[in-house]
Amino acid sequence: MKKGQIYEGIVQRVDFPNKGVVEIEGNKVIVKNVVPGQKISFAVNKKRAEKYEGKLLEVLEKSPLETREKVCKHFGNCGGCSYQTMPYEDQLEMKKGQVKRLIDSVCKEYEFEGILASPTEWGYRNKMEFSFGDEYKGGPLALGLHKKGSFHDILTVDDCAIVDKDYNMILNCVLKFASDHGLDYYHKLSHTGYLRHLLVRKAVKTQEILINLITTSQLEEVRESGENYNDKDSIFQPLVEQLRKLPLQGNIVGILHTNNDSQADVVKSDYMEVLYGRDYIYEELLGLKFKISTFSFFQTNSLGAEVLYSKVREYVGETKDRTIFDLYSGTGTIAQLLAPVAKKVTGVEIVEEAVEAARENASLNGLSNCEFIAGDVLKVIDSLKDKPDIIVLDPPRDGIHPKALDKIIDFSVKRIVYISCKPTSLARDLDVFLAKGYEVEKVCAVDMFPGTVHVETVCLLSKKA
Ligand SMILES: C[S@@+](CC[C@H](N)C(=O)[O-])C[C@H]1O[C@@H](n2cnc3c(N)ncnc32)[C@H](O)[C@@H]1O
Repeated sequence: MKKGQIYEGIVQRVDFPNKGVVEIEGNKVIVKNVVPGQKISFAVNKKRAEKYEGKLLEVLEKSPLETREKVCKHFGNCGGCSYQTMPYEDQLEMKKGQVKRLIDSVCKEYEFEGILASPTEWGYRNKMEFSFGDEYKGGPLALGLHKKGSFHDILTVDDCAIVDKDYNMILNCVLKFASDHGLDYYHKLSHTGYLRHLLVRKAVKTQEILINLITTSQLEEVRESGENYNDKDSIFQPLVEQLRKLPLQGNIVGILHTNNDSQADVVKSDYMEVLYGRDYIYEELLGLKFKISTFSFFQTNSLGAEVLYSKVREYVGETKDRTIFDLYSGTGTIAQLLAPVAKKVTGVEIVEEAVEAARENASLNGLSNCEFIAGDVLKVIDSLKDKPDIIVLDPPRDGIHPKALDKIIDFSVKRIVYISCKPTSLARDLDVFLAKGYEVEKVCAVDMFPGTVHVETVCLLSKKA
């Protein structure tokens, strides 16, 4: 096979997260963003050793698995969902196979428990980060998600099916307001412009909504109409009024404005002001209450999180009189679900705001046997006085830092429960655990993100006797 050559073939399977495998003349070619069973044409664009990669040119025939119509008008253009045309059962089968193949690649003997479904397939997200931009160079202001495969172009996703209708209404209101006032978006290359992101959180159980508009401080520079925007209140108060008048199902409890002048394309805060109400919402999971601030990590599918955490609780097993470490603890959800039945739980989390929320949550839930420490697991772990009996790990996508992994293994605890949102990172870390005397007892996938390529995995490790 040569670079640049065009081929046709059937996608045999899709490996995590989106790697379609097509076999041509005995060679395997990886083509991204396809559905298993589709007949596609692609151009070979990379060849490394005997590994080929192809760029999708056209879907020639849809897959026998694509038995239903797309649900939202953005599907196909939006980078969010990939599998709306596949029934949910088939999506689950595919993700189950993806996780199993990855774990099988590092571990031969373990019990694979399959995949647990999200309780709701649509409208399941409790948080969205929308970006401002234009739909095409020089086009009108857009607010939404990046177009599939595009770094710059933004699609206004006002019909998104994985959030409920309140998000779509809020998005339209903010976009209209920004367009009416001639506000420009922040241009990533020239670092000029005003509007960056709109962050919306809505708790499923309490129906509380928090809205956060993230801008640079370059308001005057981007002023296009004749109005005087020197006083920020003069533009934000009408927006607050308009948002509060929306006929939403949920209840807006806070509207915030955040300044972010950093050059990185991330949602973060240099300075934040509360325009209305408060700067947090409450959500309830498995009978406990959690305060969630604007930037803290919280599982984005609340009902799915209950499924995930129930599996974690099952894998953690007997906790009576046990000391537990919850490393990468976010707002302390797992620690607090385990604390009522354990001797003590210590959570470690790098985002200070999340740690403060975790402490508040613990007292809100009447738990006095959990402590939360702010800092990098890699460093904090050296100063922990307690000796853990059980460790729960829920690291970010890239998995655990190799040096932190060694320190975790040095505790030599009998049981470790590892939760991962990226099974490729999990497989890499499991390899280290296996080499250092642990065995994988059980693995269970949990689908927290229907329609998308993502999947969560829970793994129970035990120390060999
Ligand atoms: C996947 S989240 C898990 C959060 C929590 N267990 C939950 O279910 O809500 C990973 C968390 O790890 C935190 N984190 C990332 N790197 C870290 C580090 N080096 N040390 C401590 N926490 C870290 C992130 O801020 C995030 O809250």
